[in-house]
Amino acid sequence: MQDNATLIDYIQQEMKVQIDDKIDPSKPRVRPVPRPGYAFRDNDRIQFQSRDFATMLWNKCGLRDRWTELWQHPKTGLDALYGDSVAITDRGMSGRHQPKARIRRAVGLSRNIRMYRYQNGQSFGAHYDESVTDMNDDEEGDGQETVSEYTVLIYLNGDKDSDLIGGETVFYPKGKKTTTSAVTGTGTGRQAMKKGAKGSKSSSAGVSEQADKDSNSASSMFYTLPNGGVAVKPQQGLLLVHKHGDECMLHEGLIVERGYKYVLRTDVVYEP
Ligand SMILES: O=C(O)CCC(=O)C(=O)O
Ligand SMILES: [Fe+2]
Repeated sequence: MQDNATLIDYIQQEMKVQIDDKIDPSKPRVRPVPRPGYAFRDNDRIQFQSRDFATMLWNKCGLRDRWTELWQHPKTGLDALYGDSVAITDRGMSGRHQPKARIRRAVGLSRNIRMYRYQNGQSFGAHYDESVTDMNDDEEGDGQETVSEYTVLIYLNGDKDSDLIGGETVFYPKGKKTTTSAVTGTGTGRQAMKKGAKGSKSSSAGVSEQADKDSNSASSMFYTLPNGGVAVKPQQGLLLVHKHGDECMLHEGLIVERGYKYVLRTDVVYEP
């Protein structure tokens, strides 16, 4: 992220403090009952609507300036990964007429700001993020409709600045089974403990952690799981963007094994 230190500092002040104030981490927690059809999640969270905050974040986190470049890069661009679906829609398709390609504009970040805190044992089960339509119908709003297209996660801490272990965000290629796992241990000998349906039986599966020790290299930010999942390790200031809606990859937030994991969640929104 651009302005990394200042922005992270600001978010920590404004939000980390808020969640810690509102939901005392030392209080005994009630484990929520899993709801059929919904991903299990037991992380603490706060949520608020703020257009000002969303605009500030869009301007300062580096996404606004890099967005076009991000989706147009021929190899790593989001267009290359997701085809034309991101920027071009086929509105107007009817009968035998050819669809008319139309470039859609990313408007900014969603005003729906969420802040998560996970602690020991907490996780966010495998799920897909939905696309949400919003109307800027509040007082300062221009009445414009927006559609969310990408999830944005900003990690506020990691294992280098706190005692966090676990809490990786894992993405699964189509058709791969999720791990629904606890990741334990440290260093290169990490093991993924695969839990049985009721968490009773467990068998271990190796995790191929990438050997690169450079803390800023991409390979130290993620590793692959034997089942094909790609695990992104929380790291302070790391911003993760992924497509959601119809093209969302199945993903989950693994169990936090030690310490706390703080994440800010918003979305990149487009004109309809
Ligand atoms: O906390 C994470 O690692 C994942 C969060 C997530 O998937 C979501 O907010 O939809
Ligand atoms: Fe998600």
